[in-house]
Amino acid sequence: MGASLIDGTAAAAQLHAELRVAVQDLTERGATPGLAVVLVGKDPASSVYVRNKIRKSVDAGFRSFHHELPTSTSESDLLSLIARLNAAPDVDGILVQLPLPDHIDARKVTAAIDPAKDVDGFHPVNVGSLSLGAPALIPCTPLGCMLLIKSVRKDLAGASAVIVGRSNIVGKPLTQLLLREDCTITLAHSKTDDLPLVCRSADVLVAAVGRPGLIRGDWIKPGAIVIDVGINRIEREGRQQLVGDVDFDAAQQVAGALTPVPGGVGPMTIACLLRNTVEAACRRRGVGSPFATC
Ligand SMILES: Nc1nc(=O)c2c([nH]1)NC[C@@H]1CN(c3ccc(C(=O)N[C@@H](CCC(=O)O)C(=O)O)cc3)C=[N+]21
Ligand SMILES: [Mg+2]
Repeated sequence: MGASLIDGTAAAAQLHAELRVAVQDLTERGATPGLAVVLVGKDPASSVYVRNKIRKSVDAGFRSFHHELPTSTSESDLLSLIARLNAAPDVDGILVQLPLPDHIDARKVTAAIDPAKDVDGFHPVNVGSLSLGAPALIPCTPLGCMLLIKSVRKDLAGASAVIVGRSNIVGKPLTQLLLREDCTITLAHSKTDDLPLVCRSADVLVAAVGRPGLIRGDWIKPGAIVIDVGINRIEREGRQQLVGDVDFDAAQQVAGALTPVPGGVGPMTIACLLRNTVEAACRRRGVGSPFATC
């Protein structure tokens, strides 16, 4: 036995190809979708992510607007930039890279983005709409997770899903998405009693905590779908390495299907950002979306 690998890089490439067609279609209508990416400060990981997002968006034919601001930028200056982007007709999506410097209130900034342009899906209106089952822009990482899960199992009705990690960015929205698929969901976290036992009940297990190797092989139900959202930079044998929250080698012996890190959820997060930008552009311009809801 051995788990089949869920190839996020391949799935993202497939989605990028579909996006390229959708963007070309919009361009022929004179409505090229535009994505504004805002980066405050010089966090090296953030700079790499932002550069990737911009490169991918340009590759797919988007209009890309890049705003790199110094760490010293005041909250009010950032808020006025957002007001300008909200008003800009050729900007369909706005992404403010997190984390923001300590002197800026991320919640205030998120709430200032026009919900129709909130391609991260972090605005309270989108969060609320998602939980009501109303049309919403859906956070990119959970959306990417869902697309990867659906790539190996179409019908999730009745399945037991366990999500480890209760963040606003991953755990909570993913709960809503899995509920919509008629899963029975357990949202586990650092205070959960007997986490291994809870995890062993999962047909779909999602790890989103940021602790390298937390999920052991014997925490996994044989045949389960395991989605690893963790991105941990560790040093192993004197070398920098990127690992997830799942003990990959052990999990591979037990799981039915498993995402790797890197090359799993990460690439899908970026592809879903662009998917959301197309979605936002279609809605703002009254054009039908090329994508099914999820
Ligand atoms: N407003 C906002 N929206 C975000 O969506 C957002 C954010 N802020 N801040 C940071 C996190 C993190 N994030 C990732 C995106 C892609 C990869 C990715 O492509 N990872 C590659 C590896 C890249 C590497 O080597 O570091 C992979 O897993 O294969 C990872 C992480 C988006 N985030
Ligand atoms: Mg990954």
